[in-house]
Amino acid sequence: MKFTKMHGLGNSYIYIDLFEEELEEKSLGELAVYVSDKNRGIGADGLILIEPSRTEDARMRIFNADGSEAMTCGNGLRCTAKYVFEKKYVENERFTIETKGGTVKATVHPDHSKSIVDMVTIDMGEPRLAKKSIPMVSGDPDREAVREMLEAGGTSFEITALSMGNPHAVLFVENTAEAPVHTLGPLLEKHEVFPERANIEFVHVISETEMNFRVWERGTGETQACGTGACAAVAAAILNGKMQKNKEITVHLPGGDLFITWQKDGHISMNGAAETICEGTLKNRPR
Ligand SMILES: N[C@@H](CCC[C@H](N)C(=O)O)C(=O)O
Repeated sequence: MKFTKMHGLGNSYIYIDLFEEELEEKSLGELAVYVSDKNRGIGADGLILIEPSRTEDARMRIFNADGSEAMTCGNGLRCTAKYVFEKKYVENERFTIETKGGTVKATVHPDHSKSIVDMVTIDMGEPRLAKKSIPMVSGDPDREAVREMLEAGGTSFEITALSMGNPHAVLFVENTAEAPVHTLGPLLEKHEVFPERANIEFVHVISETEMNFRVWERGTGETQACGTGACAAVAAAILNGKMQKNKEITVHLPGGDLFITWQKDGHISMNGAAETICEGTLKNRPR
């Protein structure tokens, strides 16, 4: 089975092209665990399947390194867009990608002399703010989860939670380098208020247009970058009155920068890099 390893700002996945390959549904979780293992597999943050879609130009499915299936992935969407454009599965520079978390619009910015895409913009749609759509189980399910107190490890923390198609909880901190990503991250990921677990973001707002960011990803742990997490962090900063809509925010992630705008039309746009690392053939795999 052929694979391509790609990354968006160091958030790497093994991509399998189901326009060409076939896979059995029952072994997908195991395959994700296997390819993500750097000692016995390839080494990555998870597995992404690029497939034909019945209604859109392409479809993406994402599995975390622990084998759990997620609804969407921002860095994965930029890499998927680069892949389907370079493979000529789409003809135009603007096209749609279906995910379990909703359909998004992709715009690739190719270097016309080489037909290679380095930067991709994704219209990620509207953030979903009601607790029931995250899902978060505490208080009124129709209300937003802005400045909610959560207890973990004997201490209380203020979080803002929302969905970008997948669940996120954002904490504002003074210094991301010293944030308790590896201790508080797993506690909040599995907190009882998040029945489907959550991705946990630690964010320091530097100015009206810049923030530092670290993430503890559901099902994978700390990663170099999280596209949906960066969108959630910008939305949370705006909901907390720390930043403004319709201004491009530079999010400094450990793996590089993303450029995020919560637009007037309510949609969040994400612009950033997508890169191919290598292509190969998988010899052994779980059946
Ligand atoms: N790295 C991703 C998000 C991947 C899925 C996430 N861990 C989840 O379980 O929801 C991104 O770039 O958005």
